Amino acid sequence: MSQSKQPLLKLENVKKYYPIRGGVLRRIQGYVKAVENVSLDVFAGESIGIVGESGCGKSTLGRTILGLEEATGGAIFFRGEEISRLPERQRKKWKKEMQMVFQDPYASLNPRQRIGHALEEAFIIHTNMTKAEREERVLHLLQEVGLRPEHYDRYPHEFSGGQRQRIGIARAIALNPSLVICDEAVSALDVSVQAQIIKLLKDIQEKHELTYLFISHDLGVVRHFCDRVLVMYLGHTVELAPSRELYANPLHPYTKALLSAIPRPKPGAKRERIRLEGDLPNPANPPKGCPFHTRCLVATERCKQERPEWKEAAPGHFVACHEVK
Ligand SMILES: Nc1ncnc2c1ncn2[C@@H]1O[C@H](COP(=O)(O)OP(=O)(O)OP(=O)(O)O)[C@@H](O)[C@H]1O
Repeated sequence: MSQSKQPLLKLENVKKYYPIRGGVLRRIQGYVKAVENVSLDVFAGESIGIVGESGCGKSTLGRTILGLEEATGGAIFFRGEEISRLPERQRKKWKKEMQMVFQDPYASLNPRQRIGHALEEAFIIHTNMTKAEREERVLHLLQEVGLRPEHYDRYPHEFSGGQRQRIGIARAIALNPSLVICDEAVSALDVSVQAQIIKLLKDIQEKHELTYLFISHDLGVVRHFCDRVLVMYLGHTVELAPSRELYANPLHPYTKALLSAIPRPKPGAKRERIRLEGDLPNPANPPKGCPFHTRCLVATERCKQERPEWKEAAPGHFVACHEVK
């Protein structure tokens, strides 16, 4: 992974606001600022973890990258071409390149459709393959994700949670994408099944030279899976660093609090738990200054007034905090 090359995906000050409507006329009364000025370069072959509490904008960011939501501001580039303002017809060529694995693949499967047929759909829509060719590809996909040929004729309810996630992964990789966004893809699974799915994602990444954005609220999982980690708070990016560096030397008070909550692998190992007081502020009415200042233990007067800039505190380690010098 060389970072001197052009990024596969580039986000430049990406914003996503959802209008809040009210009154009889359903007029816009404000906006939920779900994603606020996110900038990020994603390089081919890397896995970037996107972490933060529920509601911080992780899923919205993923959906905006995929074009499932229209960005309110900023720009998204894929292989150097701006895709955030393309008309639907021109976006189509990029759609195959970017796929998503969801937390609950069952929700997107038709309960009355055999899995083989569900997996064939992508080939029917996007290729001119014959029925026999499609079946062969699906059988190959099933094998790639650790399922068996006899699973072709089974229905979604006949699979376990882990197997369904294998189907979700098969669907995502069917058209040979280059970027896969995993949105809480292993969060609903038992720990042992999680480990199997993570191993599968890694094997597939190596084989298909995939790039992952791995959205998760579980920093323990992200640590072992991702090369770099982006921490989000209230729609903002607050820290970005190589995983090892972030876990060994977190700089932002919010990252420190998140990491302090991960259970320690060794029972004797000590780490003081930093409790985050108060609730996540309302993203429709975010605090002035640093978005984290209302819950930050080291906030100063300046933090209440001035938004901290995004700075490189150490090579490859970025943070937005006035208190990090
Ligand atoms: N379609 C929508 N309309 C209005 N507000 C939305 C919509 N989707 C998300 N939001 C709001 O945007 C903010 C960010 O939500 P998002 O789901 O992206 O967060 P998240 O970090 O992925 O959380 P979770 O892990 O719970 O999904 C939240 O305040 C949420 O309520």
